[in-house]
Amino acid sequence: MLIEASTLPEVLILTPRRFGDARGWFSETFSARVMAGAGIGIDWVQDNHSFSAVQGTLRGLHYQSHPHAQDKLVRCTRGAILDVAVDFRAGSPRFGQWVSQRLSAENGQQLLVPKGFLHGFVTLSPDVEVQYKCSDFYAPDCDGAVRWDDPGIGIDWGDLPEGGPVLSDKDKGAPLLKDAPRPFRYEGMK
Ligand SMILES: Cc1cn([C@H]2C[C@H](O)[C@@H](COP(=O)(O)OP(=O)(O)O[C@H]3O[C@H](C)C(=O)[C@H](O)[C@H]3O)O2)c(=O)[nH]c1=O
Repeated sequence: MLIEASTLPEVLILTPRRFGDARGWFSETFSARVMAGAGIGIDWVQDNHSFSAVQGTLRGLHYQSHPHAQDKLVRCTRGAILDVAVDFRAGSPRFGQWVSQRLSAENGQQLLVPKGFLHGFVTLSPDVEVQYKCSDFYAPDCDGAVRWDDPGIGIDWGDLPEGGPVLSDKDKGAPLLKDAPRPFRYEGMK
């Protein structure tokens, strides 16, 4: 497993090793031993799996606030996505800055999105499946969102459908970053 920091140092890019042979390949996609060895002391308690039929489906930008804030370990197991994390910690020197990473069934890469960061993705193919681990349980009362197309963040989502991405009503009505609550504070580099 190769573990690298992204341009947002707390957001990590993980690339599991694939053992190829005449049949195909094998890969350990998660190992608590590898995570502990890398100093990543997160207890994962919930696995999520979403399916998005249409290319250009955008889910995000989401977070869960305390006491149910979630770290997420995201991978794409069918098709491809552009996965995005945004620093949402008040007082962070990188507040509002974003990073994107192409995750696909083909590249097998994963993105670790810590608590305090907004998470979202747009699908780059039809029939996309995304699977991700969370470090706390779903808590709808703590669920929050920020506008995916907030010019104050300026995420480059790549080529979107002419009529705009496929969005949930929740995401259509999300606030701009400047109007959103500040549930997280920067506590220095982890
Ligand atoms: C997130 C979640 C949802 N649900 C139920 C609630 C709704 O009835 C249905 C769809 O939920 P939602 O529209 O919030 O799903 P997404 O738009 O994919 O939201 C997720 O997408 C972004 C990318 C994230 O990072 C979060 O994990 C999460 O916010 O699943 C559950 O039962 N458990 C859960 O953990």
